[in-house]
Amino acid sequence: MPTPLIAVTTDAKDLEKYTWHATPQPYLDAAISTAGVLPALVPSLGDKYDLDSLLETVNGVLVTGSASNVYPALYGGNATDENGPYDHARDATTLPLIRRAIEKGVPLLAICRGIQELNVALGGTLAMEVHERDGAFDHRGDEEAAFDARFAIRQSVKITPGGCLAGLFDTSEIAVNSVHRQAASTVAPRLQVEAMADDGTVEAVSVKDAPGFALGVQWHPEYWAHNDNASARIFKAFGEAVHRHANARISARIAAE
Ligand SMILES: N[C@@H](CCC(=O)NCCCC(=O)O)C(=O)O
Repeated sequence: MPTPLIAVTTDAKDLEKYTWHATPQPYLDAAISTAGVLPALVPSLGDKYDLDSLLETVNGVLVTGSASNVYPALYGGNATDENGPYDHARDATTLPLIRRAIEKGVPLLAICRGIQELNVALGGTLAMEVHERDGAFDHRGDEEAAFDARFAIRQSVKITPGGCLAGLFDTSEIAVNSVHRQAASTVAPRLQVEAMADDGTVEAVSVKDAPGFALGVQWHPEYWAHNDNASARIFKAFGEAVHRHANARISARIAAE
């Protein structure tokens, strides 16, 4: 069987007089080397292409992190200069893509901005500047630090017993990194909380009634997937779900012939 293809979301960025659709390399490395899948970057072009055709072609969707924030009007919030930057082209693509992937049972892994998009796509809301809440940890990465320090594993999260994450780990707590300013506020009704930080921040969710693997994490397993067991376990689980989906499709096609 050929290596299954997954869709990887992109940011729309203005650079050298063009709009580019790009994603950071650690997501691609983790997809290839740890999940064992072939990543294909999908442009943030909203309804300019047919998502259902895309989802017939790929066997998984990886929703990446980004420094930009989901546009607040999409969850009933107010945009401010301090809350940006925004990426309307990305929002117009990822939100419908997430909803359709869940409906069609295509495995979904949503990371950082991705878990926030998953929550908003299903009707949840986001809290801005979570580090400003009373008793909150500083979940932001150090902008001045080198990348390994910015993405250092430095925070513990408690895993909800009986959930999807609990099935991946034989421990109730794992250590993760943290590079975000926002987090889920009202959790969408279809989501179940899979992990929380000790300050009450929602750190992972899954889709309760999803026909396939559908997990969001607020941290960045892609960054250390090559040498941290907990990070690798998440990408391996996603990869296994993608392979199962691809095999099931092949079997269904053979049975229909
Ligand atoms: N912008 C949102 C989402 C956070 C996120 O995806 N961070 C990744 C950023 C990677 C980087 O800046 O190097 C938020 O801040 O909550």
